[in-house]
Amino acid sequence: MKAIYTNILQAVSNGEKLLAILIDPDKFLLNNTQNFIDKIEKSIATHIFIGGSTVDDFVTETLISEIKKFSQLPIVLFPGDVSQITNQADALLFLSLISGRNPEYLIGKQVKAVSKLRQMNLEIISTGYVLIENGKKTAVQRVTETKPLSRTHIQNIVDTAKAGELLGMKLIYLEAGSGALHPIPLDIISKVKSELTVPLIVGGGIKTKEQLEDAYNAGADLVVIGTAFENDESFFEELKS
Ligand SMILES: CC(C)=CCC/C(C)=C/CC/C(C)=C/CC/C(C)=C/COP(=O)(O)OP(=O)(O)O
Ligand SMILES: O=P(O)(O)OC[C@@H](O)CO
Ligand SMILES: [Mg+2]
Repeated sequence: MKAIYTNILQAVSNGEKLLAILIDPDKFLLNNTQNFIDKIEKSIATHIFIGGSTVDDFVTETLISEIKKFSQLPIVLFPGDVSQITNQADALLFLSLISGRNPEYLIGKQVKAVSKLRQMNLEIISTGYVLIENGKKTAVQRVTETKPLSRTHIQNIVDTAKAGELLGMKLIYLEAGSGALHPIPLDIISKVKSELTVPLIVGGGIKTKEQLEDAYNAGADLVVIGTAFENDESFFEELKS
C-alpha cells in the first residue's frame, strides 16, 4: 500500500525524472490498446494517467481492465469527475482545483467521492491542481467554470502552490490545459519548485522532447503528456528508453 507516492518521493530524491502518459478514455479506441501500450512500454514513461474533463460512465473501468492485460506500469486516475473513480486503478489523484474559486471543485466533488472510496482500496494522493492561462480557453476552465491564474502574476502562482502544500497536499500539479498552445513557462516552474518540498507535476501542451527536457531542467519532477500522443503516436519513437 501507498507504494506509488513513496516511489515518486524516492525517484525525486534520487534525481530521477518521471513521465506520465495521459489516456483520455473518451478519445481512445479500445481496439488500439495493445499497440498503444506496447509503445508506452518501450518508451521512458513511468506512469499511465487516466482521465478526462468529460468521460461517459463505465468507460474508464473498461479501459483500465484492458490496459492491465498489457502493462505493469502504475495506473493513476486523474479524474475530471467522481464518476471516473474505479477500483481497477492503482491510485487516485485526489484533486482540488486550488487556482479556482468554485467550491464544487475545491471541496464538493471530494465529499461526494468519499462514499465511493470507502469501498475501494485505491491509494489516494491529495493533489493541489493549479490551472494557468495559456492563451485559449481550456476544457477544465469550461467544465469547472473557473478562471485560470494569470501567467504574468508569478508570485500569485507560487503562493497558490505553496498554500496547497501548507494545507497538506502531497503533490502540486501546474496545468496549462490539455492541448495548450504553450506549455507552462519555465520561470514559473522553477520559481514554484524552489518553494515547494512536495513533488511538482507539470502538464499541458508539451509536444517535443526539448520541451519535456526543459520542463525537467526547470524543476518538474513528473511531466504529463496526452495530446501529443493522441495526435501522433510516432512521438513515442523520440522518447524510446
Ligand atoms: C473526485 C475528485 C477527487 C476529483 C474530481 C473533481 C475535480 C476537483 C477535478 C479537477 C478539475 C478537472 C475538471 C480536471 C480534469 C483533469 C483532466 C483529466 C484534464 C484533461 O482534460 P481533457 O479531457 O484531455 O481535455 P480535452 O477534452 O480538451 O482534451
Ligand atoms: O494533453 P496535453 O496537452 O499533453 O496535457 C496533458 C495534461 O496536463 C492535460 O490535463
Ligand atoms: Mg485531452
